[in-house]
Amino acid sequence: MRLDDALSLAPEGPTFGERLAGAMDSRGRVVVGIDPHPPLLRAWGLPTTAIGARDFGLRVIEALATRVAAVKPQVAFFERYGSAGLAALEEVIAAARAAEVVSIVDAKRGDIGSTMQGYADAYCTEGSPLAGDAVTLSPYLGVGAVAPAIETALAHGRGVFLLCLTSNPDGERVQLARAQDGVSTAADIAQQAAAYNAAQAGGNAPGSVGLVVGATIGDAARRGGVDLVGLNGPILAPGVGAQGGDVGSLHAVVGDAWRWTLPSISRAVLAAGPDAAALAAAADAARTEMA
Ligand SMILES: O=C(O)c1cc(=O)[nH]c(=O)n1[C@@H]1O[C@H](COP(=O)(O)O)[C@@H](O)[C@H]1O
Repeated sequence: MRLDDALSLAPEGPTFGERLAGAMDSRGRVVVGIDPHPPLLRAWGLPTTAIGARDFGLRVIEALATRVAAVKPQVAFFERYGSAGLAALEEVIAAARAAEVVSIVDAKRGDIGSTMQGYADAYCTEGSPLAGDAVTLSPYLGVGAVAPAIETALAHGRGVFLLCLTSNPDGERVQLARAQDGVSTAADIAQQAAAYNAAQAGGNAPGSVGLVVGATIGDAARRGGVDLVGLNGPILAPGVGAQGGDVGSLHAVVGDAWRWTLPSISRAVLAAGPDAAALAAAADAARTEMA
């Protein structure tokens, strides 16, 4: 599919970027991950099964749907239970939709283009039970390889987040490597994301092609020549809390691109559960800190 075709197929109504901007306005910028790690399931008194993962996700959504910009179910912690786990993930995605909270399905998919369409059909297509509002993609086979998923997402009023500068310390060896033209891989990913957003965005909302930029990476964006302001898209920033990032480190990472930055927190909020009031208090504290 060509980009023009994808944009012309997009449904009436707000784009993903516009929906996200609306959610940030009313509910703050914090994203809470739905990561049913086995130790967390045990701490919540839930079985380490697909049912436990489902109930964990449903409780997070019930407690936090009105208090966060988005929830981010981590596919890995559902996939580990096989087909029952995927069915549980589908229920969690459906519950997020019913609760009218934006969902970012953290699948980190990436493959050659022809195979990528299969992932696009699963994660970016209206009517697919695995499709949330957006999906995380790995463009480290090349941004062109994941283009089918980006274009399918745009054609279905959805968004994507491309891994750019990840929160793990060894990411930058790959991500800041420079090609013969001197441009770092991360900068090239950001430029290509910005080009999609320039074709789509309008008004006072970001485009629907976001980047993942860890809250732990210090000045890597500057060193890699990554233009986060020019992206004009949302920046999903994991690494806050359990990985050591905080509001100060995140500001240092994104600088003037703070406007559309979404700190993403999993364990540091989830550890407050299972009590719904305690979970809500932890999310509210994060929202206040990040305001
Ligand atoms: O795409 C992501 O969300 C992601 C990218 C990245 O660079 N680092 C990162 O930690 N994540 C995800 O963000 C979540 C972080 O969880 P906590 O460290 O518990 O807050 C996990 O689901 C990770 O898979």
